Amino acid sequence: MENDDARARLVEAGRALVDAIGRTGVDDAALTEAADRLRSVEALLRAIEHERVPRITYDDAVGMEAYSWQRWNVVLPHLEMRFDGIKGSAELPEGLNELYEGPTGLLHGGISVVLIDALVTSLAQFHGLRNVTAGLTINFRKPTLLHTPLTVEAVLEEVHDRKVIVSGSLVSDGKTTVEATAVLVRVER
Ligand SMILES: CCCCCCCCCCCCCC(=O)SCCNC(=O)CCNC(=O)[C@H](O)C(C)(C)COP(=O)(O)OP(=O)(O)OC[C@H]1O[C@@H](n2cnc3c(N)ncnc32)[C@H](O)[C@@H]1OP(=O)(O)O
Repeated sequence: MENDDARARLVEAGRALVDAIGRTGVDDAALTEAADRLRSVEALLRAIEHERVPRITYDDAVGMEAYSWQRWNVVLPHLEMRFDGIKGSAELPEGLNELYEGPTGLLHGGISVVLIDALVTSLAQFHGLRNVTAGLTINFRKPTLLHTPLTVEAVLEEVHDRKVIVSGSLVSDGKTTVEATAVLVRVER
């Protein structure tokens, strides 16, 4: 990675921009001007491109007690995961905003599931179990509010020959709002 601080500043600005684009109420002239300016920023960035959004691959993350998921991807929430034995967790201290809204004022359930899936699969990977998600059972127990601190939690429950069972949950302001059980299947590559 070239320079983490500089890239982190860019990604933070990008996340703020995506939020501003979603909410803006400026007039058409300003929208057009903004679009033109963004095209020139895009050209600046595309001068040198990676084939993929840089990330620590799951394979590289095996055994790492902290894993930074989607740090450089402005589209998905960034999760700082921590692993401790059979448990994994990640905190989003400010929660998520309206970009991820489903029902009015509430987090979209699919986003909750993405967060849980990311953590459960990474926990298995932390244990060296290279896997894909084969099945996910989800229960949405309570509404998950926007702008409310979130914790994602996972526990490695069972390890079979090819199948790994990991439970996951989303905790919003101290209340469990989503519970999940994942069936992960070990793959060679
Ligand atoms: C804004 C809106 C956003 C919305 C977003 C919504 C988010 C949603 C988030 C989504 C998150 C997405 C996350 C992602 O993107 S991960 C990527 C998505 N997942 C995949 O692409 C996986 C595709 N499937 C496969 O590659 C194969 O089917 C696999 C590898 C899974 C099995 O390969 P294979 O056919 O060779 O396996 P096998 O038959 O020998 O079986 C091996 C063992 O596994 C057990 N087994 C197998 N399958 C299942 C199953 N389904 N439920 C329960 N158990 C199952 C089976 O019983 C056996 O167990 P055992 O008999 O040994 O005990």
